[in-house]
Amino acid sequence: MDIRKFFKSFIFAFHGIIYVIKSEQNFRFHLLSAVIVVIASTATGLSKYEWIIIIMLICGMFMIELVNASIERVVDLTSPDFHQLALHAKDLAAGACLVYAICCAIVGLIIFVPKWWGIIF
Ligand SMILES: Nc1ncnc2c1ncn2[C@@H]1O[C@H](COP(=O)(O)OP(=O)(O)OP(=O)(O)O)[C@@H](O)[C@H]1O
Repeated sequence: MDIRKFFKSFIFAFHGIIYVIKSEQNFRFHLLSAVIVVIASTATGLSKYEWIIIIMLICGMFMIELVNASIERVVDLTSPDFHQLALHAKDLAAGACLVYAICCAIVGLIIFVPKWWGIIF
């Protein structure tokens, strides 16, 4: 096994994460949302399994935004001019992000609302 190559792949992945933070406003929004969710989760007091779900949702959102940004770059590279397939490729990737964001919101409501309901009433 080539150890140097193995560690280099981590550095490339790290560069990708730094690049998406710098270039994508949506990613920065999700980063801020994640900080707010972690603070709210700590204040609310979640069980170990609820924390696992929250962490997986947050990381899943980051993952899908990274893939979306990657698809956007490939589409821009291969189709700088208008093309119907380029439009579909970008809209599909954006649709995937939206589906996952809706899923996160629903699961978040299922976890938090009963707890906050109990605190308020
Ligand atoms: N080359 C293209 N051909 C056809 N339609 C395109 C093309 N590039 C972008 N579009 C359309 O414009 C929309 C917005 O594209 P854009 O590249 O600005 O993506 P975005 O989701 O706004 O990305 P960003 O996160 O970088 O702002 C796409 O979802 C797609 O419908």
